[in-house]
Amino acid sequence: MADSTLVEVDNLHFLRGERPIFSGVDLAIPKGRITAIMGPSGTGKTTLLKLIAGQLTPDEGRIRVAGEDVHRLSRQALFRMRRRMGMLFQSGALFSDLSVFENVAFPLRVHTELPEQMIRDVVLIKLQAVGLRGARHLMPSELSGGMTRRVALARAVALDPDLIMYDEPFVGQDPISMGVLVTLIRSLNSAFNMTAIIVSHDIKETLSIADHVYVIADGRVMASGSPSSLRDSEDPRVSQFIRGKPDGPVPFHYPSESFADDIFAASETP
Ligand SMILES: Nc1ncnc2c1ncn2[C@@H]1O[C@H](COP(=O)(O)OP(=O)(O)OP(=O)(O)O)[C@@H](O)[C@H]1O
Repeated sequence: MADSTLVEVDNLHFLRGERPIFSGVDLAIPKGRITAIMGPSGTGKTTLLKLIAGQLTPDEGRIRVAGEDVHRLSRQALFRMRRRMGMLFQSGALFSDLSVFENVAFPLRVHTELPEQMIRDVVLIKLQAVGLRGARHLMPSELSGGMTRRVALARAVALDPDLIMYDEPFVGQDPISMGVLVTLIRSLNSAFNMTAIIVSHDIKETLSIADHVYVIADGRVMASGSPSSLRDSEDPRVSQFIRGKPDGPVPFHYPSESFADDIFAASETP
């Protein structure tokens, strides 16, 4: 594995029941850069992040983070590795009964023995970075959607992770909040020299911040390269995706029997 690679996914196979989600995926996520994982809905992007974080186990293949095989670590070593990973999941809500300050302090209190004064300093630095130092006494119910996402971002970077994984960071945001988040993700990356993986449907925003993009479809890497090389790609599957056309070589429909057969069988089965 090259020194400049933080996460290496090698021949990944993963099934959900009988259904293959990944059938031989190879990825190399470079250190200190922003890598986007894109692809049609249901293609397995969130699943991939969970595999990298060791929450799911591959059926075949290997995932290494900083040279260590994630799925061969002891529980304790995996726990230590997770401390070095920040995750911002779309569903990752704030703790509603804790203030903004305490939400960001939470991982520091759980994972470190830092004295109170130092916790305060770290929390204020992270809140300053997301522009919400002045909002530290507010409760989550007093925040807008965009502010909530920014507090979650400050919490995700509280422990200065080497790797941060964003799952759909822009979903449900208005254009201004989206712009703020795009700028923040970029600036956090350079300020704290983190490696980032972004999973997103928001093509324009994601291409504007990613250094490298992987497009995954049908269980494999369909294309990879810089945002500009993908924008210029003549591969019809890539251009279908990048231009946001709903149907094309990559089907809109989840695999199923023919619609006609299904309709005529409607009275027999659900
Ligand atoms: N817990 C689960 N049990 C069984 N199947 C699951 C489970 N979670 C996800 N799947 C299936 O795995 C596939 C990949 O899901 P995943 O959420 O990773 O896709 P995604 O690319 O992130 O989708 P989207 O872009 O729509 O969020 C989907 O077909 C989904 O139905």
